[in-house]
Amino acid sequence: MQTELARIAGADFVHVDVMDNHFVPNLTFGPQMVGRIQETSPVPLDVHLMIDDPDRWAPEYAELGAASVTFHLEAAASPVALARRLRSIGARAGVAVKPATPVENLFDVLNEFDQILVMTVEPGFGGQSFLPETMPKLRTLADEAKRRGSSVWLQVDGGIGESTIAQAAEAGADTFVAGSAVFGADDPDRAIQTLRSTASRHTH
Ligand SMILES: O=C(CO)[C@@H](O)[C@H](O)COP(=O)(O)O
Repeated sequence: MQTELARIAGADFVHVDVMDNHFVPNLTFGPQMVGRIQETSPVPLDVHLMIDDPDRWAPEYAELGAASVTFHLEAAASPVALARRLRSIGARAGVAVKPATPVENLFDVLNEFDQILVMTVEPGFGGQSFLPETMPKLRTLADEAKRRGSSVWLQVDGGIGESTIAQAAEAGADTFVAGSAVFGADDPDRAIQTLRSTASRHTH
């Protein structure tokens, strides 16, 4: 684990995917493992919960010291109350939406969140192809955030690499999660730098 973390020491965050085999058809790990990563990682953790009942579990990840904890809008019973709880513990509060989930319901509560994750693949597995049909939704969200003077971060996750990061940045994303494009590279830190500079050239 330390070796893998050392390979991405230049990243802004380590994105940690928690999957429960209920909300998504895949299983990773839970709070105990995330606690170990938290103790070991020199880079702050950005925890993405792909789990049912985040209202019950998300605060535990914030208590572990994760910099941000993102839960799915589709899974949460009380998204605003949960975001407030995460913030009260000291984590950035994130909410994620699957590719087919509309974002309009978030417009009036944008300031309750520190980041909104627009999934650019169906959650569950790394290595899938980027879904360009999610870009109009991202653009709408970015326009609305700008109109309201919101400083919420707009994150994309899934199939992000050299050939897709520009369109996500152009549509308004400012935070990018890359798995295969980084860990599949010979030099992950260099891949991070290249992705970062491509994104910044297309950010407006
Ligand atoms: O959460 C997910 C998928 O569920 C993502 O974080 C992917 O794991 C990112 O991997 P690539 O699509 O970049 O390979």
